[in-house]
Amino acid sequence: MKSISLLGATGSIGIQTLDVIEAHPEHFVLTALSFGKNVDKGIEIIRKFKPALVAVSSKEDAVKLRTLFGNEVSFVYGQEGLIEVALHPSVDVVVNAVMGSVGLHPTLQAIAAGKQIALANKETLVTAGHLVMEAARAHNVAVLPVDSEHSAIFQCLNGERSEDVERLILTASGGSFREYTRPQLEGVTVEQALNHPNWSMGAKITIDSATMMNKGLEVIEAHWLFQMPYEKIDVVLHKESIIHSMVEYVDGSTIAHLGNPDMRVPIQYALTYPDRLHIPRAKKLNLWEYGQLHFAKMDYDRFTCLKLAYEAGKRGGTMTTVLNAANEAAVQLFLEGKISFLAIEAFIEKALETHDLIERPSLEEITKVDEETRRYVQSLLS
Ligand SMILES: NC(=O)C1=CN([C@@H]2O[C@H](COP(=O)(O)OP(=O)(O)OC[C@H]3O[C@@H](n4cnc5c(N)ncnc54)[C@H](OP(=O)(O)O)[C@@H]3O)[C@@H](O)[C@H]2O)C=CC1
Ligand SMILES: CC(=O)[C@@H](O)[C@H](O)COP(=O)(O)O
Ligand SMILES: [Mn+2]
Repeated sequence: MKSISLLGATGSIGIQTLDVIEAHPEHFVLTALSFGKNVDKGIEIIRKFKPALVAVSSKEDAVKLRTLFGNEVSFVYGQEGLIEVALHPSVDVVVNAVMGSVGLHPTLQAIAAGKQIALANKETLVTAGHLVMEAARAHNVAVLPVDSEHSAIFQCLNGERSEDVERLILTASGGSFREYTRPQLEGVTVEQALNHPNWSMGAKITIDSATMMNKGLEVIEAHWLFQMPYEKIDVVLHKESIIHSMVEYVDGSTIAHLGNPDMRVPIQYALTYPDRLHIPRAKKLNLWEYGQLHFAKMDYDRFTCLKLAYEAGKRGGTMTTVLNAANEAAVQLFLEGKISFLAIEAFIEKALETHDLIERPSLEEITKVDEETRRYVQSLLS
């Protein structure tokens, strides 16, 4: 029986993680969870799963929930609360499914406390991959991927020697605007951008997918998770999202991971590894239903954000912290209707251009650069 702490329970990954936990009560128990502001959904989850500890974003919500649930559940709040949930003493595995670099501190603390990490929150590795992976090695803790491409690569690697790997090949759906030329991206709406062709996900990652920044973040995530140089990480367009990613070996063999788009698969695998469990109501992959699978070469001039991510990754240090923070801030502005779709990449590019690189930043430096970058992006509005 694994005791789980779930950060981001009300989100897309959070809800699907709850499905996995509920399907296997003999394997998993939900001990602690967090959510942000979605109190109605949070109440529903608490009633159903009866966790011992819950963290919410605001003190007001924590007070309200204490009144509602009495002594049955402990409520904490803010960044400290998130960390408390990640550190609950009886928890074995922390599923990090929050959105954004707010997931960094709880991940680092959970690793230091020896908790295994199931990581959906890719921003944590993008903003401070060196700190997370060093901590994981120092504390002998596994960081298991939840992101579908990385779970696929993890399964294709299957313990093979890293020197036998020629390259990792991440697949990209192309996102909501994959059929659009750059001029056609002028004036696209938030509603159009939120219409992902294959996956139902939270708003921020859906926009990232439309700008191709999601693949950029995933290239950096793969660099850290699999200790692979950027020169050995490629991206191919694959509009059906059936091949979740591939590994090419030195002898020319390429091993791919296939499946219908269903995040319960990588979520559950991160929780059961190295074993597997049945997934209720999972759709069988009948390839004849697709007839054909499509692949195309990535166009880095069309998808500028992916180019920016490779460049930031190769420069290293705080460049990826800036990339991530600028992206989070710019996407938020786009979702609020304050900037255009194409301004997202323009703002990120400006933030990267004005930043003075710190090569091996400490946690304090990362936190400072993250905050400064968000302020800088806001300042571009005026
Ligand atoms: N959705 C997917 O299929 C995939 C997602 N991922 C990654 O997983 C992570 C989560 O994505 P997704 O589930 O789509 O996102 P959602 O926006 O659907 O959910 C985010 C969760 O995090 C909580 N949250 C957001 N901001 C804060 C904050 N500042 N403090 C505390 N909690 C916060 C939200 O709470 P509330 O809503 O209550 O405010 C919610 O529970 C992201 O890093 C994403 O890139 C990776 C692969 C696939
Ligand atoms: C489900 C998942 O892992 C997402 O990151 C997904 O991959 C988004 O798809 P694209 O970024 O390829 O559009
Ligand atoms: Mn992904």
